[in-house]
Amino acid sequence: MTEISPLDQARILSEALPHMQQYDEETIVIKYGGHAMGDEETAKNFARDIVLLEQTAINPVVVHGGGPQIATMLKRLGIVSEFAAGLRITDAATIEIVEMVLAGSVNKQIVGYINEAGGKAVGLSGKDANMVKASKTTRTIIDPDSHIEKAVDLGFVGDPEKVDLTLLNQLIGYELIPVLAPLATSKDGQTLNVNADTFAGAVAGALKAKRLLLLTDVPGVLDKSKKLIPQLSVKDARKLIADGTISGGMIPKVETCIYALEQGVEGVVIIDGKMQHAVLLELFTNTGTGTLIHK
Ligand SMILES: Nc1ncnc2c1ncn2[C@@H]1O[C@H](COP(=O)(O)OP(=O)(O)O)[C@@H](O)[C@H]1O
Ligand SMILES: CC(=O)N[C@@H](CCC(=O)OP(=O)(O)O)C(=O)O
Repeated sequence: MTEISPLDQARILSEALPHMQQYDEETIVIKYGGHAMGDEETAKNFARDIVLLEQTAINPVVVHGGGPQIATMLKRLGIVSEFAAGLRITDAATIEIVEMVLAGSVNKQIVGYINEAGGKAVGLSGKDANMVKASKTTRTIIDPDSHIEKAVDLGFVGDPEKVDLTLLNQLIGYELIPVLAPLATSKDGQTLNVNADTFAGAVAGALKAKRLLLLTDVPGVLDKSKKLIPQLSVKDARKLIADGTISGGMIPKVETCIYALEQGVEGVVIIDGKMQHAVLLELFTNTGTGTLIHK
């Protein structure tokens, strides 16, 4: 690493001041994707960045994924898992593992890293205090053989319907950092697996967050020739989904951005979470690194 002189360090801090003022006392929702978690050093740097936000009077709320971590555990147990429209088809055996991995190992690891960095993280899922109520998801896909639209049963997968902020409001603004696993409860008490991007969008929308950052493993939304699109309007985003340029896990991500904008979140960005200090770069410098989605 190149050495930075003390004066340059002071300049860098000073240049961050207007950004810190812009976000003073504001809530920022950070979705930390399973692919973005990367190695231990990157994960620990992410945790330090979150604590730094809290220290500068910003209220961070972390929503995490864990798709690859769920896949590893399912494989170890010999359970086959399939996706439709970017969502995991979740049967009774799968939901047990999804909850174990998301609310257990992944959530507690992030909480541990944030607390190790001096923060006060509180690990929860959308089931706690009935924070997120969801209804079973229905999706139609184009059958690859017949090319005809067909409905798919995704099993125990939910779309958030209602976010109750009672518990989050007890934490936000009290130096406590909520770390949320994307699980919800249905009306009849069933645990539902929610895509983490969708969950983050619902929480950011309910909180009227200033920013929603979606951290993933690619630089942002890429065009057909795999070049980064720095800014994307809602209209163009919809076109790219329709023509297949945006596919798989990027679909719920972009749909989340559109939903969050409609709900009044001021700025939504998709950034590469594997980049060291991605969160600080995005919030405290003039360098926008990923894709900004706008109306
Ligand atoms: N147009 C696109 N631009 C960027 N990534 C895309 C695009 N279309 C599909 N993807 C895929 O979406 C993935 C990100 O979604 P996902 O795997 O669900 O990430 P995460 O675990 O961070 O939520 C990328 O790794 C990439 O393979
Ligand atoms: C319904 C559905 O697909 N749920 C996701 C939840 C985790 C997730 O979204 O994790 P990433 O953000 O790392 O992709 C899943 O089971 O993989």
